Amino acid sequence: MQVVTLGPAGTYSHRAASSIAADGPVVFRESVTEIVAAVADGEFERGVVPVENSIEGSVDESLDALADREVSVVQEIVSPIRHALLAQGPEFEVVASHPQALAQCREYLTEHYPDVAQEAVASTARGVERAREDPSVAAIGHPANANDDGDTLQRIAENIQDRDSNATRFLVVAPESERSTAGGKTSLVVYPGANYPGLLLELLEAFATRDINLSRVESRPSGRRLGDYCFHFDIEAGLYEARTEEALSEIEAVCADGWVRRLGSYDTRHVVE
Ligand SMILES: O=C(O)C(=O)C[C@]1(C(=O)O)C=C[C@@H](O)C=C1
Repeated sequence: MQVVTLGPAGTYSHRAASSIAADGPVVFRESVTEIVAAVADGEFERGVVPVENSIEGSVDESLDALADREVSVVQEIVSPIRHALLAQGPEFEVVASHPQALAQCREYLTEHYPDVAQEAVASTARGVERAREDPSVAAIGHPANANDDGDTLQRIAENIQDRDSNATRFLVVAPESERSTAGGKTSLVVYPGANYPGLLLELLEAFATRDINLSRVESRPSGRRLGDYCFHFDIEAGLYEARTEEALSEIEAVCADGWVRRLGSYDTRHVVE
């Protein structure tokens, strides 16, 4: 099975994608929007995108791509994230990494490198490429991006994330036709198309009255106008359960002028580094 994810090789997404790729190749794109689009357009059977980090929160670009394109979610992958500082030597002027990785190491960088500039790049592995090319640049990424023998890149420091519990949740996206109703969790996107006092409460009550626990709720701008939102819900129940479909029927009635997207039900896979 061909899996597409955020590249180049060596990203955390690459590691997560390898865990589901079996013997198939992992192919790279430069943004999560392109990954979701490639799966929606039938170019790939699976895509792996980061969606949430325990320190920095949502990956907004992934949430927006899931709301915009017709795909399903067939699995989630949870992985610990332990960052290393990689450079050709201990002196450098810039630290380059993905904005999520820079943010996950904010306290470390402020304490140890207050005068070093930070440069946001498309992925941690892109930052590693920069550090390989330029001795004045350091990168933040997975420690395995530096080899042990004879590599110009050195591990200047390891475990530099601001919390030991740092973990990122990735979603495995598939064509919409592969949406499953089986699994212990379900992801939904709801666009109410309305705005009145108690609207969000009505949506939440549909779950609460059926004893369905929410594991995440996020609002994202719909893009239509200021103050107009989509809501992303993750619930601890499968679409195969009667209570889930009952809750969704109630929500669909509340959202008569909007829409409700069932991204699908799935189970969790834990990947150890
Ligand atoms: O740049 C990478 O290595 C990625 O896979 C992206 C990403 C993210 O977007 O959250 C994935 C895991 C880490 O949280 C840091 C960066």
